Amino acid sequence: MAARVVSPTGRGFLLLDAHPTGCFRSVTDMVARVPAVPAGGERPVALVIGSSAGYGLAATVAGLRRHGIHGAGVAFERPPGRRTATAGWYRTIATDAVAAEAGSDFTFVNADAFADTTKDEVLELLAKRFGRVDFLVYSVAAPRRSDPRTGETYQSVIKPLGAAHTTRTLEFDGDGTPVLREVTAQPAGEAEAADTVRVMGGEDWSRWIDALRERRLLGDGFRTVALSYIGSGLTSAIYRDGTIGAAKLHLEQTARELDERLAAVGGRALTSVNGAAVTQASTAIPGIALYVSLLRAVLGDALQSPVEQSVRLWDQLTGAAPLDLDEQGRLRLDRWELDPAVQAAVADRWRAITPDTIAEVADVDWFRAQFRGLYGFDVPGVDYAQPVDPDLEWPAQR
Ligand SMILES: NC(=O)c1ccc[n+]([C@@H]2O[C@H](COP(=O)([O-])OP(=O)(O)OC[C@H]3O[C@@H](n4cnc5c(N)ncnc54)[C@H](O)[C@@H]3O)[C@@H](O)[C@H]2O)c1
Repeated sequence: MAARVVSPTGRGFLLLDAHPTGCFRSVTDMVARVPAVPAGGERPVALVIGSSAGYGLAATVAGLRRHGIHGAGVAFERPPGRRTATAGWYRTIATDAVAAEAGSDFTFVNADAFADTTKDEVLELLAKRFGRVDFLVYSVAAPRRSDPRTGETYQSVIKPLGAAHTTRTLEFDGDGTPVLREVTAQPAGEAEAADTVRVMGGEDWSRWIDALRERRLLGDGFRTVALSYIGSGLTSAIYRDGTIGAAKLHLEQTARELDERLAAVGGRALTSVNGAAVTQASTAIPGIALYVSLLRAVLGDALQSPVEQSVRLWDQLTGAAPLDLDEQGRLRLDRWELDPAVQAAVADRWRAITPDTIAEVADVDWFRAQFRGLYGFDVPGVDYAQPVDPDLEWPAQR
């Protein structure tokens, strides 16, 4: 494919193409927010599942830059074809450059994390290179999962449980004007709820840990975290008390089971409850765009980005800082979001907002730039009039 001008087209929060230069730039911008590597020490070996976007990308970048991690990242991205590649493809190319600069032996694998063949491939690679794994960060957000052992495919849905739920939500018109709408989500059926737990619950995370143990790859003091979210009462009907919330409860139950099993190697398994962030996964949730825009209006720069939270995550995982656990044993990186004063201010705005005041009461410009930034658009410093070659290769194994 020849170089061409790449523009944002698509519907709602889904764009069809990604801008390579913008995606590269968004990764370099993240690097700039990670305090430099503390000197010395043996480099930890880490496996990040979901390394190309959102919290998994942030954990990979923070781990590389701050702790010089060796290891591997797994993501599932579409290569360039008639359309550009997905944004995560280009961000992975940029993250590979971050690894090279950090002197890290870090490989990126583009494959379905749910497949046993992927587990074989990735763990063989880690066994050959390092003979152990010290950390596993599980940060997958997927619309479906095929279970290789049964051949069944499960779809995840974002729905309330028990009763329909109507929420206000933020959308953008074709010309970028913010619009306040109401949407009603019907409750999930039992099968839909159970399938969502199959996709977003802890089963696959647990299989990765089993696969590591079977291959004797669990390093002494091995630690694993799977990402979770609690969020506000304003979104609980659709999130925490809905189908995804049920999957998160399963993830937390899985963490407790894994934690017991890992005690034999002095290991730990935890969920890490992170704050709200604009990601491809979160923009699919009704009401979240409005909620996050209000949260940003209340907090400004005190809204902690995924990479800032990931720096704190690594400091706690490596023992550089004490674990900040709640009474249910969950690692909490979201206290800034759930601070009662912050939540009260967001709730006031949520109640007061009208179609006429949306642009003043919520930080809609920030939100729009964030969501377009997920595809490499609206990234400051990028000249979008310049043609760019989207036909780039996935990083080769070093
Ligand atoms: N976004 C938020 O507000 C938020 C807040 C707290 C916790 N979390 C949690 O963080 C985790 C990641 O969510 P996100 O918002 O960063 O998502 P995201 O959409 O930004 O990223 C998802 C990642 O998963 C990878 N992936 C998807 N399907 C895959 C598959 N089959 N095999 C391998 N990789 C696959 C993608 O390539 C990508 O790297 C989820 O558990 C989510 O619940 C998100």
